[in-house]
Amino acid sequence: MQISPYSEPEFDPYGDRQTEPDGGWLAPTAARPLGAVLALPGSKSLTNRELVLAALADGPSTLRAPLFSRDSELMIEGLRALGTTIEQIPGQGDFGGDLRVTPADELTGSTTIDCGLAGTVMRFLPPVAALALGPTTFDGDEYARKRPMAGVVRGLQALGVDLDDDGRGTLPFTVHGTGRVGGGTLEIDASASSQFVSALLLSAPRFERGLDLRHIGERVPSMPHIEMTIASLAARGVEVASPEPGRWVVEPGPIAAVDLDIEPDLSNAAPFLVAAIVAGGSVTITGWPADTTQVGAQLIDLLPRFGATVTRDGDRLTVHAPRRPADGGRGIRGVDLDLSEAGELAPNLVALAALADEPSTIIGIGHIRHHETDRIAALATELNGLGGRVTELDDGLRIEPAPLHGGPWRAYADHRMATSGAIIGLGVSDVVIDDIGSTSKTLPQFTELWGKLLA
Ligand SMILES: O=C(O)C1=C[C@@H](OP(=O)(O)O)[C@@H](O)[C@H](O)C1
Ligand SMILES: C=C(OP(=O)(O)O)C(=O)O
Repeated sequence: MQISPYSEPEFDPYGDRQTEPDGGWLAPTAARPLGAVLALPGSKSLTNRELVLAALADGPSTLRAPLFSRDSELMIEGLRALGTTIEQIPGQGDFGGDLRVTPADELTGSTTIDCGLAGTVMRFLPPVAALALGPTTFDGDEYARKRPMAGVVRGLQALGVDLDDDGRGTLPFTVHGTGRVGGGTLEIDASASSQFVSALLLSAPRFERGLDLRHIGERVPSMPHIEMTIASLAARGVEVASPEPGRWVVEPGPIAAVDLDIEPDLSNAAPFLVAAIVAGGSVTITGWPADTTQVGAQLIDLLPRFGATVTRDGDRLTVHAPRRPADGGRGIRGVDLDLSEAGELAPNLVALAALADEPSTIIGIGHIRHHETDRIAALATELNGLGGRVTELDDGLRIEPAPLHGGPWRAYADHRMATSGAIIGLGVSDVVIDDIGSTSKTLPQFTELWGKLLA
């Protein structure tokens, strides 16, 4: 069955990143203040957690309004390869319907899994493969082989799982699943990615002795994503105790089958909400959840720091920006931010800061050097290429005001680099993004929605 709800012939959700045949995508500039109302597809982080939990559950689950994108399709294909039945079924909403997930009687390996560039797939599925019978080989895009995996690879090995990584600790590797994982106590260093902790917690109820997991090392980034994992497990009847910071305990037991709604992706709301600040006017996102663990909810407090006003009316969240000042500035304020919890939002906020009238310093994001690309280096390089005055720090960026000009913007196969280029292009004419197709990682409808934003 064809899962993909989109059918542009040039787009292959399983293929390599698309380079536009004409040499790039000319980012549209905003000719007037915005007044857009937009609905967005489901959250990547919630969809890929719920797919894993549904596959490990004690019966079939329906995920309503999930995300259909490259990352979620890779997760679907990976779980199918391990024996899970996943069907796309009609549902409410505009973005591809629902998913019905029926767990396998017994998970089976003897397969290969393509992780693409998806952190959630490369981290969340190896523990599931350890619960399957037979070998599962994991690999992904070229850059995926550079992304840190040690917390999962060494963690599973320490739990007694036969994982053959040729000593590298990165993709590719093979998990020789035996159908069971003993579990018990485990120490890992999760300072490179919170996904190491989430990965082990998601499968932990199925380990024979559960898991008593302790983080040793520097600060764990992206803590809200661990809270999301804990909340997703709780909704399926699994309690995660945290007797002290950096320690999580899961008892063995069933993961309940449940039908649930996937919230819209609030991190993917960022470029659209930021657009209101660049262009002036207002942008409203519908379906904003009243209560959420998504880190995108922090935009409500972050965007006013740049000078915007954020209002909520039921499930509609609106960002309003003032008119541009008469002094020729953009009316965007500089910020000093520690984004260690919200590194996922950093590229779009750095793009906004590059259009501000005042300097900004954004720190706490050393770990985003290990995201889809080295985002700190990529942001500094691309902004400076357009006339910016951006300095790399070990764990962040310093951004001085500078007049930007048009030119090429490389996305480095990174969806958030691509959307950051689009943000710059709203305010600066002739910005050309080499690979806008990389947005298919989490938002295949990006260019269509960007068009609606400006209509
Ligand atoms: O668990 C998740 O869904 C995610 C966790 C975070 O990863 P890091 O902890 O590696 O930053 C985040 O940046 C990523 O986009 C999604
Ligand atoms: C870091 C990100 O993705 P991943 O899930 O691949 O880590 C991201 O979406 O910003």
